[in-house]
Amino acid sequence: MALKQGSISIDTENIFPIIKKWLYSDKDIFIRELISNGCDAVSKHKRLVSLGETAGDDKPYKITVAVSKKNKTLSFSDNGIGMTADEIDKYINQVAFSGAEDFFNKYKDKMEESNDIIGHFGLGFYSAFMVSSNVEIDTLSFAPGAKPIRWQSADGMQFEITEDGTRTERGTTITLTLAEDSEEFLDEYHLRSIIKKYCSFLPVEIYVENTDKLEEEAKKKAKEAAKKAEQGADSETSEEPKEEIKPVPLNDTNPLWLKSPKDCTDEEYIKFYQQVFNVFDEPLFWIHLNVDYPFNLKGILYFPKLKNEFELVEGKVKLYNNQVFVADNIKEVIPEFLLLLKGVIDCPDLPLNVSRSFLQNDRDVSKISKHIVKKVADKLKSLCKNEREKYESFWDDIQVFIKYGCLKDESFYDKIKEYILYKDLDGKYITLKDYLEYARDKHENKVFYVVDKEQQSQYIKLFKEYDLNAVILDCTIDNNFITFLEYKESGVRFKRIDSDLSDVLKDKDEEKDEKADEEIINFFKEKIGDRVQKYSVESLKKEDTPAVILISEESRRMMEMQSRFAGLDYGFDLKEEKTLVINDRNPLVKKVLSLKDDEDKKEDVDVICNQIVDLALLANKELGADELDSFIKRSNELMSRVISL
Ligand SMILES: Nc1ncnc2c1ncn2[C@@H]1O[C@H](COP(=O)(O)OP(=O)(O)OP(=O)(O)O)[C@@H](O)[C@H]1O
Repeated sequence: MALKQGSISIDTENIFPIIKKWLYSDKDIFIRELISNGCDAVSKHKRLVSLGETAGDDKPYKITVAVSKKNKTLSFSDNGIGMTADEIDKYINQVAFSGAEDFFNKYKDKMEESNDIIGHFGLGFYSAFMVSSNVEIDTLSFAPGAKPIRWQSADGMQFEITEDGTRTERGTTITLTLAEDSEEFLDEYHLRSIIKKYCSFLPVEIYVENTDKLEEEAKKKAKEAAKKAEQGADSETSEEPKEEIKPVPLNDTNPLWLKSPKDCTDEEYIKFYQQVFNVFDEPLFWIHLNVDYPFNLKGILYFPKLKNEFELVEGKVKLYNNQVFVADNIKEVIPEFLLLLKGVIDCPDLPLNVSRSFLQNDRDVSKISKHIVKKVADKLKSLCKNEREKYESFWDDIQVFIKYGCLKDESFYDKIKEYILYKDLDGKYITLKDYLEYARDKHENKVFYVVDKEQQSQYIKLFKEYDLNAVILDCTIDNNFITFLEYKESGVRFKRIDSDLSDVLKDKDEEKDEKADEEIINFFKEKIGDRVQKYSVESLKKEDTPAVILISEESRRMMEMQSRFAGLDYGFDLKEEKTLVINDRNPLVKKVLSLKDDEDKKEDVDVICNQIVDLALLANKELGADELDSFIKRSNELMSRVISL
């Protein structure tokens, strides 16, 4: 006989189409909801036992998800607290349904932007109706003398409670008969993968059973037993009894992030990383977050080893709420640049059943996010200070992440600027402060940098001859990072190694004969025309280099910007401003200068001057197509002349 019949109070004509639509992309969350309810029921029972309010037993707590394709059912059983008829009335008929009503009221205007809701908590038990044509609850409360109760509803609107439940042991079984459009959940493999996605770290062991297979096996066994019985007792002893395979839970009930960092070994951290992210590589290092106050936050952030700069995009930070998976990469909680890392964050305090825009404006959420940034900065600082060698060995892998972080969050830069390393020409790692200290007397506040060691090798050589140093900034992100540093570190200017070197190359002790220099410049100008925009004469230490090309930092940056944002129009024609630095110590330069009035040698002098410029340009980068053409022609001509062809 029915104890109670009734219908729920929500305006059901509206609620179903709307909730269904919202769930369309995320239908599988009902599994998470029903398993977490089982988990909660177990926790409640555990608590009552620990308070001495009820007696415990030695049966392990567990949740079993049973699937039957034959019956089109999915059932979720737990041995938690169970429910009495009154409790079902209160918690299911009123709470769960009113939960759905609340949910509906909260989100009815937002259903169009369904992705705007994260977490999806709050729909709970009711979500079962999104995939079912019938839902049954079989439950037996832990309370002494409780009767097994059965609750049933086909549509989430009309329900019936009766006292003909089938449970003989404490706990609850929720059985869903799946609707036609949701039969994909009857696939055991699919079911397991969803449970793994959401429930891999729930605190109660979860098992999956295939009822059809179990029934078949039981039938087989029964048949075999009957056969054996027929054959008599003799044959029974001849066969070894088969060892039962112990079922294994799908989840890890005690994830590493919940342990105290001091109890975790490196091996455990690495194993956890490999298991959670399904990878074989080892992370560079990790940060174990463990905060109790002013909010609760636990987690592990891993710095993965990069194979290339662009792989960064693949980072993944999984967000959990009390060990239940919520979503990947929620940038409202975890600062965007940290999403390049891999990791897990468990934050039970987060109001996850709210919209993203709410999260963005929530002060607690921004506190959490700031705290994570601080922890990351602290870790980098401690590594740099206490394990410098290790830190340097990671640097090439983590620098892009750190620089990206600085660009995204200035406060992060302020925290870690002293721990940003720069590789110098000798491959030594130094800080910007170290470099500026060294540069003080030679080229104050100017930081020379190399973007391509191969291509700029001539300049590197030149630098070394002059006992100068530069830093290697060869990542794609360095372009933006340099501009950022110039903005943050006022007065500091970055100059590429092939740019305005004239100042630093000048021999300060040497008197300059300006008139002589002007003569040399005019001579070259006449020979090579407008192939370069500026000229200067220096006495380079190394005699055998006739000339060097320098490119103005500003004009080069403008050109780069234009090519990056193709179509950017400055309203005038951009050209790299090149300076030809002529070495007046070079014998060839001296020779051509001495022949400047010799009419017979005029042609040779022309050829050599242009050859000098080409070689200087070649040492900087490739020649343009026409320039290369004339260079080859001229070189051939020179060879013919040398052997007087
Ligand atoms: N397996 C279960 N065992 C015992 N009680 C249960 C079980 N499932 C649900 N309940 C009861 O029904 C109530 C309503 O469940 P429902 O999932 O709708 O909401 P909730 O779990 O309270 O919150 P949430 O919306 O975050 O899931 C629960 O609070 C609990 O008291």
